[in-house]
Amino acid sequence: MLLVHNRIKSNKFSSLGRIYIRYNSNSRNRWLSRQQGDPYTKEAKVQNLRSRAAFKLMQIDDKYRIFNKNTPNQRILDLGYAPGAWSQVARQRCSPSSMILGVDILPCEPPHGVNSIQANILAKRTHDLIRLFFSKHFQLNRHDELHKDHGYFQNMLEEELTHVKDTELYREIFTSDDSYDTSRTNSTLKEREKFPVDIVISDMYEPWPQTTGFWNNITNQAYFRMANTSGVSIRDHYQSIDLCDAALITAIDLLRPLGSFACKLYTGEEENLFKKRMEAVFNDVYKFKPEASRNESKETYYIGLRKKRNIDKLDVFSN
Ligand SMILES: C[S@@+](CC[C@H](N)C(=O)[O-])C[C@H]1O[C@@H](n2cnc3c(N)ncnc32)[C@H](O)[C@@H]1O
Repeated sequence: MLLVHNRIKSNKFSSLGRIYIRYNSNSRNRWLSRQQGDPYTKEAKVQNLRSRAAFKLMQIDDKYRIFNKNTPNQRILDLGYAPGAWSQVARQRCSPSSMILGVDILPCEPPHGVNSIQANILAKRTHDLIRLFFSKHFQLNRHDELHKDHGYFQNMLEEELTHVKDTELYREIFTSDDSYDTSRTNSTLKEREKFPVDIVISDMYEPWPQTTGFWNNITNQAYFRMANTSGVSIRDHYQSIDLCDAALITAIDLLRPLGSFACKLYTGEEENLFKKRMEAVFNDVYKFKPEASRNESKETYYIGLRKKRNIDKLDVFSN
C-alpha cells in the first residue's frame, strides 16, 4: 500500500489531509493490461459475472462438490462477498430454495437472489446478525418477499436483534448449552439453530478496484479498514492468515457438523499452522490452486469438508 500525502498529489482533497492510495499509476496500468488480455475476465463479462473470481470457485466446486443443486433449503454464507461473483456461482449451483447471505465490510448491492449485510466479520455482532438471519425461530419478514431478492434489509435485521436479544427464547437457543428446554423443540432443531450454516465460503482479502461511486475519501473510510494486498508478500500473508482465522472461527461457531468450508489464503510461513487448525475442525482438508488463479499470485485455497462435532476453539488455536 502506498502512503502519500494527498496535498502533494492533488489539491482536490487537500482539506482531508493524508490518504492511502492503493495503486500508483504503474501498477494500475500493469493491472489493467493484465485484465484486458485475460480470458477469464472476458468470459466473466460474457456470462455476466461480477468478476473473474467466479471461475476459481467454479473450479473448486467442480473438484470438491461443495454445492448441490438437489439439496433444498441450504444456507450459504459468503464472507467478503463484494462485488458478488462467488455469490453468483453459489446462486447458480444451489437449489432455488437455498438462502445465500453475503457479508462484506464494503457497501455493495448484492446479485439477484442473494442477501447481504455490510459488516466486519471480526465483530461478534456480525455473527449474531448472521445467526439471526438464518434462524427459523426468529425468521424475519415472513410475510413479505423483500428478502428473497434484495439485501436491503440490514436495518430490519439490526432492529430485530435488539428486540430479541434479551428474550428467554433467544438465550435458550443461541447461548445456553445445558439448560435448553427440549420440550419446546427437539435437539436436532436446536443444533440447526445454533449451527445454521451449511456452507461457508471466504474470499476475504483485497477489494475489487473501484471505478465508480465512492472513493477513498468518503466519510467512514471503509476502504481503509480492509486489508489491501500490498505486494509485500510477508505483510499480505499475515493479514490473510488473520482473515482465514476469522473465517475459521465463523465456521466453528456457525457451520453445522458435516458442513463444508472453502477459503482463500496468501501463502507464507504460517500456512502449516493454519492447515493444522483446519484439520482440527474438518475431517477432510485439501489445498487447491484452481487454474483460474494466476501462477504469479501467492493465493491458494483451503477446502474443509465434513466439519467435526464438539469443537473446542481453544484447542484449535492453542496448537
Ligand atoms: C477479493 S474480494 C472478494 C471477491 C468476491 N469473492 C467475488 O467473487 O466477487 C475480498 C473482499 O473481502 C472483504 N473484506 C476484507 N476484510 C473483511 C472483513 N474483516 N469483514 C468483511 N469483509 C472483508 C473486502 O471488502 C473485499 O470486498
